[in-house]
Amino acid sequence: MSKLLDVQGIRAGYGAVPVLHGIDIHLSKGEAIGLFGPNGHGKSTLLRVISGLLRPSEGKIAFDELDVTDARPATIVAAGLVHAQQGNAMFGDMGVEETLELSAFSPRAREGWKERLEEVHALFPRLAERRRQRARTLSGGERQMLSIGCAMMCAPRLLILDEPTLGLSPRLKSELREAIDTIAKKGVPLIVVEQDVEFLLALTQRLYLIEQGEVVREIDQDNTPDHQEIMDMYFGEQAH
Ligand SMILES: Nc1ncnc2c1ncn2[C@@H]1O[C@H](COP(=O)(O)OP(=O)(O)OP(=O)(O)O)[C@@H](O)[C@H]1O
Repeated sequence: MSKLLDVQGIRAGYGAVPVLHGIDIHLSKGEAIGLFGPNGHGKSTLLRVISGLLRPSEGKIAFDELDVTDARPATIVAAGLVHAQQGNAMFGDMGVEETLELSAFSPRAREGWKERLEEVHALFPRLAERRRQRARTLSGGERQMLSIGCAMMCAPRLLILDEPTLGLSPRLKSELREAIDTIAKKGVPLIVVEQDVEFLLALTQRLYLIEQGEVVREIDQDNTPDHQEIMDMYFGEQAH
């Protein structure tokens, strides 16, 4: 299968502090992949580099054979590579529906935006119920839904989700997971960062374990770890 995303030799960091030490990952057309690993080891940094929010010091990123290594974030979104922002990064005084509509800003996303809005409302009925409510008055879980809804309004050809259920109650978590599962079943390629490896294994075809700014293991359906192996990956041998 041909590659939709090809990330090669990425090194990046903040100021003089290096975080990523030469990351290679890829994603085929129609594939969903997951990233997991300990906190603070560079997963979000890698996603920021892929979506153009942080410049790498070395390496190359190709999206559907287009070199996007130095592209601006808006250009990357317009090409269809969309990173759902955490729920607090939106215009709080705007209404829910207005925010969704505005997200379909690129010419590609503009076409068919009304149908896409219906799809988002079907995914997240709470957003339909709250269509006139100001975004800043939404609960944490509803903001997270709005954030994914906005990303869906961009007509993603690849959707990036960074810990989409972090800090949510079990009920909201399962509501969101169901919606993410529906998005995957619609055939939208995904990169998902999650701590819950079992959820990732069910949702995606392949996982990368990232530790200290490097890919240390790749997992696919043929080498699925058992529960103990997963514990070892997180905590080392002391998990025994
Ligand atoms: N804006 C920033 N400025 C400086 N350092 C940062 C910044 N953002 C992240 N870092 C540092 O970069 C390292 C990697 O952070 P990153 O958020 O990429 O990790 P992560 O694997 O996504 O962790 P988590 O699961 O906790 O979000 C950490 O040491 C973090 O403190």
